[in-house]
Amino acid sequence: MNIIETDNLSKNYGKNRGIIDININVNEGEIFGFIGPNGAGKSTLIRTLLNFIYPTSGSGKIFNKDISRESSSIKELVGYVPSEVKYYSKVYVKDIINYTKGFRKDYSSKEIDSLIYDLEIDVNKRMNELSLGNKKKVAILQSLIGNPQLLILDEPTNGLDPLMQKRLFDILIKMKNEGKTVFLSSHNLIEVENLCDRVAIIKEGRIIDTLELKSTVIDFGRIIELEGDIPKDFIDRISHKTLSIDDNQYKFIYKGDIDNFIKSIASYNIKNLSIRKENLEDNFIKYYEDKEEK
Ligand SMILES: Nc1ncnc2c1ncn2[C@@H]1O[C@H](COP(=O)(O)OP(=O)(O)OP(=O)(O)O)[C@@H](O)[C@H]1O
Repeated sequence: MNIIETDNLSKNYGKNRGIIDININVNEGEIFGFIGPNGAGKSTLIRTLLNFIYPTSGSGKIFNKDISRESSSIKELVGYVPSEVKYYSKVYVKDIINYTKGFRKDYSSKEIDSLIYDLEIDVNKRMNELSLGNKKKVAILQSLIGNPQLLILDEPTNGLDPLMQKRLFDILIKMKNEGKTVFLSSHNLIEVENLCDRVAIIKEGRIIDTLELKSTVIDFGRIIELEGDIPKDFIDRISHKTLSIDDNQYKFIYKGDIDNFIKSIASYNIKNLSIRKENLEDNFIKYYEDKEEK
């Protein structure tokens, strides 16, 4: 079942483009990541999905409900964390929690207490006494109150320390295991790769690629850096793609059997060798580098 689906969803801000003809399907029970350069349109898509701004054209559905006409009933089912967390500065954290409980029907005080503990939130502080990351943690807690079936998170780890990032990932994985759905935007390609089932990349308002990260079909290969007295034609023969050559230093992508590779270099005089798996960043960084659309 599609939890989120859009049909040529577009939003422009006068002459500024926001998002153009976005078609996505987010399946029930998956963690779907959304990445792209600054200004690409990630927050615009999220804000349009949640009816904070109206689409210029096209349409979208969440839980099969129209994002514009049925937004209030959608919001009852969705937890949301904005990229920039803003609260009235004098308000206490515990009051925000109580306020949220007031409009979330199905919450468990025990679960809220356990989230407060895991996220190390001090409920007796006022919002203006909290750091950026601690404010973000309050927003994350708020989004989880009432056990929503869908979480929409705009750069949720921005500002969180590594331990809190891990705690958040554990929470998201637990939600996924319970059959819930997570849609998140991020600038951290490593976090997306580790966490998400699928990822879409948006650039200059359009989705330009979608990748199944948990699929066994994708073969990222290995990045090999090799230094030694090795003929270039040997590298040309075994490499899938040469990335750089500098004197006797070679950097290339290798896609074959690693045991064969190790044996094939054994007769050369090797000074240095590093082998690592190619990752999402290796594959997607090109989309960040080419600023102009061809
Ligand atoms: N209120 C607005 N008025 C006019 N233009 C806007 C407005 N909000 C966003 N835009 C434009 O829409 C485009 C997409 O912005 P958006 O904030 O969605 O990008 P983003 O992918 O979330 O960026 P970032 O990674 O920097 O948060 C940008 O070109 C931006 O200048």
